[in-house]
Amino acid sequence: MMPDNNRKRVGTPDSANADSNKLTPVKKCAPGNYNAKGKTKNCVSKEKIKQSAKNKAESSKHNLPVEKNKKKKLKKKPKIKRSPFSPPPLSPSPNTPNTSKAPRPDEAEKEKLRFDAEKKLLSGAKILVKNIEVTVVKLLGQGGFGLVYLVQDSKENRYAMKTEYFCESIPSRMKMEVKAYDKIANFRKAHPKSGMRLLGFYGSGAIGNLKFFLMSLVGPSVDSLIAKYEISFATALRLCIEMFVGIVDLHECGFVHRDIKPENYAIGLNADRRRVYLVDLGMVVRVLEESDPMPSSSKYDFIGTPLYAPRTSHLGNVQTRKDDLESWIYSCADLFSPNKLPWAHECDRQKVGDLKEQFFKNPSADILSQMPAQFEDIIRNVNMIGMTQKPDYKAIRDLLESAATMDEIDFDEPFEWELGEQAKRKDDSGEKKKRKKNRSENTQVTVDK
Ligand SMILES: Nc1ncnc2c1ncn2[C@@H]1O[C@H](COP(=O)(O)OP(=O)(O)OP(=O)(O)O)[C@@H](O)[C@H]1O
Repeated sequence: MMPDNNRKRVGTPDSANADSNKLTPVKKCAPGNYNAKGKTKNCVSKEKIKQSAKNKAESSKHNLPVEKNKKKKLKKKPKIKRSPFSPPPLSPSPNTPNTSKAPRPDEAEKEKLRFDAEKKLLSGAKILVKNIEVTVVKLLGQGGFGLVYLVQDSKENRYAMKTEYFCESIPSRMKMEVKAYDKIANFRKAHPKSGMRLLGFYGSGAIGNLKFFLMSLVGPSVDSLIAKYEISFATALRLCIEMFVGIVDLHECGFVHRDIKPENYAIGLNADRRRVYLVDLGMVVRVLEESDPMPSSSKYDFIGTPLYAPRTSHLGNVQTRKDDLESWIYSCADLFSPNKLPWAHECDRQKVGDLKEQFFKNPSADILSQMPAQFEDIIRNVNMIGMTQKPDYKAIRDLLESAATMDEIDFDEPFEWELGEQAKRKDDSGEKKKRKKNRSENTQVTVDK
């Protein structure tokens, strides 16, 4: 049976589970940790939230009063570490007592924010990001660490705005993501090539403990599309090529993704609808160059999504460029023959690692027979890359191009999802359900040493 946690990615290290092969659920900073007045509440784990909801349900079922949170007296005011994105504290001048009723700039910004009962931004809320004032249109989705909204500026240009609530006890994932997008934006300026498969970045900011950044809006993820549509061999190959380009672009900008999987690729919109973008840069780390000292091991016992994570992650070592390519190979195999990776039903991380080792020594004929023949060389090529060695991207690109030529791939042909209903999977195929289940389980795992 497919284990519940095999495809789960848990974003927060859990040292209690460091010695265990069992994967741990995410402890996240709930949206409710922020209130419109900018006060921080305690961070609550997902389980606690669930437990409290369960208690409430139980109480109401039995007509019991719900026990309210008792206010605890704080002996000492806890020190709140300021978010790197928060504006500097406004210090009133010692000579002029602050008698003015006018709100401070960040207070004024807070007042423009409107939240629902769950402290999600309401449509119509206005936020100034760098020099663009955007209005929230709707919630697009929720990741393990924050919410993503559809927003638009005064000219109706649309963007995606990712938000995260600053929480003292949980390391910010947005910090590195913003750093990466900033570098990507600079790289794009310096090398104005139109074809980058990475999202545009339009600035970041913070109001109180709500942090946010603006990025290009994209369409559905590759994973959700292949759940809905029966894709052809040609589409699978085109997706593999697009996905590869995104990795090369990210490496060129100096980052390793560490969570390459079909769920982290999304289709572009309108003129970009035949492009696939690499998204969710929340786990990126700096590329290790050959000249860098060899790190001994990662601070994590495991990091990534078990189904697609590289062997390096199973060994608790630092991930490098080679590892993104390894995860890409697993993702490609999953596109050509969905749910057929030999470890898809294995829940022991050690065994998954062993099966991946086996796959590289002797790739399963079942899987290879569904892929372009060139993948045999690609797998060999990726396996030979040294830990800090720069991959030979050109060799892999040439192999992919040769596969495309052999199969007479037409890159201008519409994808199945552009054809609408006729290309949709039949519900009775079971595939839609299977992938939907996989998707819900398909999140990352981080286990502390
Ligand atoms: N640039 C974007 N354009 C359109 N929708 C987006 C964009 N970025 C994210 N989304 C939507 O928001 C959802 C949450 O995205 P996010 O990157 O926070 O998390 P995730 O990848 O789903 O989860 P996690 O970060 O835990 O891996 C996505 O599943 C997607 O539906």
